Amino acid sequence: MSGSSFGQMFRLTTFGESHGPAIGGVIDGCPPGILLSEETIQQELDRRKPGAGIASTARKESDRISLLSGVFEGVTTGTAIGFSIANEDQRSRDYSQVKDVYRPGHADLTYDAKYGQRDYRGGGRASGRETACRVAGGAVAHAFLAARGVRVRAYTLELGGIPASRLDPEGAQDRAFFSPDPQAVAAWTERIKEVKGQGDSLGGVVEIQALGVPAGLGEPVFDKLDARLAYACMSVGAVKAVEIGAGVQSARMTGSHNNDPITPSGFASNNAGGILGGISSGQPIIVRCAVKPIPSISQEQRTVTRDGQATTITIGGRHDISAIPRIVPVLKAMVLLTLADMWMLQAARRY
Ligand SMILES: Cc1cc2nc3c(=O)[nH]c(=O)nc-3n(C[C@H](O)[C@H](O)[C@H](O)COP(=O)(O)O)c2cc1C
Ligand SMILES: C=C(O[C@@H]1CC(C(=O)O)=C[C@@H](OP(=O)(O)O)[C@H]1O)C(=O)O
Repeated sequence: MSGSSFGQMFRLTTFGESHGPAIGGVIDGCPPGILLSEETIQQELDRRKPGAGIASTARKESDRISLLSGVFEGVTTGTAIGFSIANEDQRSRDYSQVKDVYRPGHADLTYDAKYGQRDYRGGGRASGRETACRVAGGAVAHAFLAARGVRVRAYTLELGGIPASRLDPEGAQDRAFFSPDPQAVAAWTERIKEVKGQGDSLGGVVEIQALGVPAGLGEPVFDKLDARLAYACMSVGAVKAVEIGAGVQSARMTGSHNNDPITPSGFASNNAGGILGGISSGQPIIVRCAVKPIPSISQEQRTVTRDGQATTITIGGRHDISAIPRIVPVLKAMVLLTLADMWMLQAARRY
């Protein structure tokens, strides 16, 4: 897979930098006859777009999608689906501060190490802005999967170490942090305000559930479904860990507690997170992602210049205080894209 593409059979390729004229992508492999409109994709994009909410960057982008190809009279044609999203509020100004000095925690140093140059306007190609394209791709995957009975939902489990105590994934569509727990949302909001005042940032944990996935998706060895989901979610900036089912906690369980008993009417628990031997079991698929705090903070930090001289940096510009909640629809999209891809692989096998 190239650095700009995701998937083998149902594939998303993205392009664009945060301060270029536009970002966009191409979705290959979507079958014909799927109901799809700009409006349905836009609904998901609106859940991610910047500019609203206490944790969000002040950069205002409408993230309006233009479908360029692959859809005719409201249905997919089976040909490449091309789309673009204009960048409208770059406010590119003097970026000399980050042109020659590396931001701790961001990709400046490593892009220079790899390419010997970088687009230093904002986050460039490494900007979370690119994730709008993933959300668009995920909305197309959703249209394909929904017609096959698959439903994916995603929500915030934790922010800045504060957990959501009441969990009702069904009700997790609340715009603020995508959580059904008003007490947690209030505590998160307070914590965000506090940390913002300190010029600092926060991370959190997002959970994604896929319901209605039939048993049998996933390849037996390298392209295991859990491996592919981890790959997909970890490819999103700021994601530092991915768990399936009981995840890290399973290392602390005995086998008798970790195994999900099998009964004639189904599994009695779901520590496996819906995947056994890399193949979906028919149970809900449970994925959790740990998201690090936003690296661009306004506190003074130690760093080096491009030529290795010690210096300090106090980062300006417009940044999120936390990638949560905007990352929630992005991770949902990555799970949808993975499932659509694995579905197509399975369909191609026709055992
Ligand atoms: C939706 C989203 C929004 C983000 N917003 C910012 C931001 O405003 N400022 C920032 O420095 N990093 C932000 N990030 C995180 C950086 O993009 C990320 O940390 C960087 O690309 C380095 O990648 P890594 O953290 O995976 O190593 C955001 C990430 C996502 C997914
Ligand atoms: C613009 C978006 O978020 C951006 C993500 C981001 C980063 O470094 O990840 C840095 C900021 O923008 P810039 O690239 O201008 O510095 C955020 O505003 C967006 O999500 O649409």
